Amino acid sequence: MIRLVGVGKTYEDGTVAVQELDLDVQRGELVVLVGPSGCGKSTTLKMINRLIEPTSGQIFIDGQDVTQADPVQLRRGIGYVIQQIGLFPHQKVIRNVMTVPLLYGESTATARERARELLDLVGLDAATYGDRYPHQLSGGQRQRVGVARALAANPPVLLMDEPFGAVDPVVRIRLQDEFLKIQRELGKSVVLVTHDIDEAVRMGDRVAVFETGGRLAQFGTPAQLLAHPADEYVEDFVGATRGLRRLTVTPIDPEHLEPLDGVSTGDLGSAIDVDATLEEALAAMLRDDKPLVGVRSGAQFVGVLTPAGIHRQLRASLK
Ligand SMILES: Nc1ncnc2c1ncn2[C@@H]1O[C@H](COP(=O)(O)OP(=O)(O)OP(=O)(O)O)[C@@H](O)[C@H]1O
Repeated sequence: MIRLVGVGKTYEDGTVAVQELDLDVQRGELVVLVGPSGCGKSTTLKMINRLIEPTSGQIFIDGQDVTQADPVQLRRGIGYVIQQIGLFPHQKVIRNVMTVPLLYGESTATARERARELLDLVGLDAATYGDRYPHQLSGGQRQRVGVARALAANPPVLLMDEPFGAVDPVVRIRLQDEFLKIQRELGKSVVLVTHDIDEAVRMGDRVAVFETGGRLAQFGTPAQLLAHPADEYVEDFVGATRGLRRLTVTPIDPEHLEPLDGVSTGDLGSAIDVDATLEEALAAMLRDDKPLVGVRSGAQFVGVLTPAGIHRQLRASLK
């Protein structure tokens, strides 16, 4: 869907922001660019919608070279969400979201209907919030309006620059979860920039770890990065607690569960779903203060997990 081939950007003052970057984003995939401040993440994002022109290389969207595309036409097919969302302060929320459909020549009634649907989609009741002005919303609510507006054109591609940056950690996780749900429903191809490795690992189908100077240090699934950091830099960046993070990204493998036979009912706390992650399994054991946790598929018990079993599953997932 999106392909960067040998893309580089050197600013006029000689700053090398991005070097020789090769990157691809499949249709419906969410790719996260992560790295320390100034490593070239935003520059990369803005080259995709041509807010910044690359100094070398090529960028293709759906096989079309973006440098050959009309920038205005190009940006209409690409939603763009930034941290300072840039809502129009003197327009009501509903009007802010309607801007895009109106731009596309929809009637006011259709645009209003579409804006209502989108606000609902991002979890804002249009009747309650539609008639407010942006300053009458919380940071998290404003962020949602930004996402609704970016989705309004129904673009196949969405670029997001620190979209959840301005909100507190609890709201941030909720927004991340909600966005992942929307993303799965709508199947957009998304490139998301963050400096937060936890956000990267939670959200990315694949994660690109950047190093200062615009070098791509590693590109892979969260599980690959955490289990096999390519070099010391990535190892350091994913952190000493990467073992814990691996629990978050490793799903339960039903093949490696232990049988339920012989387990005393006293040892069994609540059961978790077979679609859960190892982190959720361990969390259930700790919460219930039990040495194991039951795993079910629908109403059916399929086995149990113990801490040793979690360790075995983590090891098996490396293979
Ligand atoms: N217009 C410009 N002229 C010169 N240098 C620039 C310009 N814009 C950005 N840079 C430099 O390019 C490098 C990459 O910047 P970029 O904004 O892409 O980084 P980033 O990884 O998104 O950082 P942050 O997480 O802090 O936003 C930085 O060293 C920055 O100072």
